[in-house]
Amino acid sequence: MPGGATPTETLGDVGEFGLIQRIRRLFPGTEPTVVHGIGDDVAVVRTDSDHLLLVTCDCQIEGVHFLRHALNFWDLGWRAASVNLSDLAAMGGEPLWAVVSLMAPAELPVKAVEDLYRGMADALRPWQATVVGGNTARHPDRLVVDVTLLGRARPDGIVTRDGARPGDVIVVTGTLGGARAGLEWARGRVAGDAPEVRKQAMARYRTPRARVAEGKALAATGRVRAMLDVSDGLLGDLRHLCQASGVGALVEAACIPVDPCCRQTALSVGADPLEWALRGGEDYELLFSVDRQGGVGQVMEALGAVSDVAFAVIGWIVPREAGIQVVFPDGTRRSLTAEGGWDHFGSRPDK
Ligand SMILES: Nc1ncnc2c1ncn2[C@@H]1O[C@H](COP(=O)(O)OP(=O)(O)O)[C@@H](O)[C@H]1O
Ligand SMILES: Cc1ncc(C[n+]2csc(CCOP(=O)(O)OP(=O)(O)O)c2C)c(N)n1
Ligand SMILES: [Mg+2]
Repeated sequence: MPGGATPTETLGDVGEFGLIQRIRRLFPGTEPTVVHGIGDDVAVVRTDSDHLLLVTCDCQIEGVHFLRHALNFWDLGWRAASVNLSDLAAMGGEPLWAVVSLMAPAELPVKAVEDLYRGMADALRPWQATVVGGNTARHPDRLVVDVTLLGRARPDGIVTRDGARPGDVIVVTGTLGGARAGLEWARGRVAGDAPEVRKQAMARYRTPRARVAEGKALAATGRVRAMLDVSDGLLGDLRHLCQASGVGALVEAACIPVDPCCRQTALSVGADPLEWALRGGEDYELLFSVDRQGGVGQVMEALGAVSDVAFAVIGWIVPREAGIQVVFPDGTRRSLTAEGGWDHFGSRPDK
């Protein structure tokens, strides 16, 4: 292909997001039906309806996203649905239909698959969303669940990643680092006996809660300028938001809502809880920017009307030249412009 990769270039060389850029060049999304193609949490396409159609897919691969001993099949189904619900939430959409591609070894008990689909159904049901189809194939040695989720939004009810402007405040829902703590417990890397901490951390890892009602309510205010969900880690996803919007960010370390179970787990293994909260990933919280002048109070009120989830103002958007920096309580700054979050082919902060 002209202008394409050299024959020796590998996925490891370009990384996950370099690869997505290459694919995006082949599909720039200029067709009249494509409102937002490759590059955001979901694709947005136009139909004859007064709503836009939203489409997204994310998969769960044994050994990459989950360890079979660390969750049950219901959990896995819940997780596979929720990571997709979370992307739809980050766009302000309403979930409607899922199609599921299931790849499994022939030895897998049928009950396991039924439990998996029960978990998926339970995650979709509160939104009256459901599984309408899929595909099934044998996998030689592991379980893979790939979910495609369709949803809808009114044209003025979506929030993309690219609208953040200098001066906006940066807000995150819930707490961070809990899923990373759960992963450490799942891997057997945490010694000692703290059953309550273990339980909470494992729940964050196994059964994330997608912020669907929150995303829709936030988008409906018309005051949220950019939004995405935290799957790759706060810093990784903040970087995605900043790159898409052409801005930088200043984050106050003291304002990061570190999950208590992350704090306790990290300290028990001599790790830095803040590091897990910043780079852990898979918390599936919403990260968004709000015009400082344009009604932070109104946005928070809208959030409070649909949910009792906590939120934290963690910093503000600055011009692109400033990069991404974290400010510590003693005034020192760490530039994180060059540090990323989870990259399937490059850096994996959990090593
Ligand atoms: N293999 C692919 N082919 C086409 N588009 C892709 C591919 N992988 C990712 N994308 C697109 O790139 C963007 C970023 O993907 P990703 O980082 O997986 O997003 P998310 O964290 O929201 O799941 C999305 O718009 C997604 O649809
Ligand atoms: C066994 C195991 N190892 C590592 C992780 C950590 N991990 C795997 S994928 C991932 C990032 C999020 O997954 P991805 O497929 O990139 O979702 P997306 O960003 O596309 O929504 C993280 C933090 C895990 N969940 N399980
Ligand atoms: Mg993805």
